Amino acid sequence: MRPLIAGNWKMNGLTEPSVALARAIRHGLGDASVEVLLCPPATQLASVTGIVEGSGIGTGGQDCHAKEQGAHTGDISAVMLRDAGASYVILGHSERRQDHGETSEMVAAKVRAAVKAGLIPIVCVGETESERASGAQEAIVGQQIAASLPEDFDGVVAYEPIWAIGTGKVPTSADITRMHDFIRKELIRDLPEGANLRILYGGSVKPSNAAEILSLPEVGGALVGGASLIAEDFLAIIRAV
Ligand SMILES: O=C(CO)COP(=O)(O)O
Repeated sequence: MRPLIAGNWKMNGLTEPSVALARAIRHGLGDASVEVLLCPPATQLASVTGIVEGSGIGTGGQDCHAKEQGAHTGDISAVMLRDAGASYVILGHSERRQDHGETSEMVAAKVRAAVKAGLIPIVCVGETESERASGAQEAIVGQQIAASLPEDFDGVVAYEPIWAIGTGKVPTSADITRMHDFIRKELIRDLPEGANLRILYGGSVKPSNAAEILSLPEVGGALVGGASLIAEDFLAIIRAV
């Protein structure tokens, strides 16, 4: 299975810079041996999808509602993301768990909705700095996996230690390997050929550290925040694979 390099643009991207960024990534990519995914804000999803169409680059949403439609002002369903051209959706990002009180049970309902809509979920898990300091990281991530993922989960898990997001701090390669091993063991299943299961690392991935992180055999790709907003940096991370 090819590594997946996904850019999470978060709440960044008016029309002009989004179009420019998507075009620059498309034109700079060349023959990538990796799968590349752009997750712009929902307002830019259809236009970014149009720009990358035919290039092999995919697009994804950053969240979805658990229901398909209805009286949920301001929310966006998985079906709507699919309709706008997405093939993936990021779910349970720590910024949603923390800022919007999303529980793992809510994430699990969104995962089911995403799969039903034909999207591949990228489910984020990760510990806080104090949880790591107390050695509780595996217990925390284990709980998040058990409660956020259905038994037959066939999607992508992104390990994003919260203390590494946007801080420039990165776990050691040994710590990333240990956690990815742990996640894989928690997820071991008889998945069919062509299954989507991959474990990404996310948190301060930059051109300067991408080669080291992405060379770890347990790491199936990266979920990139800040560096995905700069075309040269994102392309450098892709080339580092
Ligand atoms: O949260 C992240 C991706 O989802 C990581 O963000 P940064 O790459 O900016 O640390």
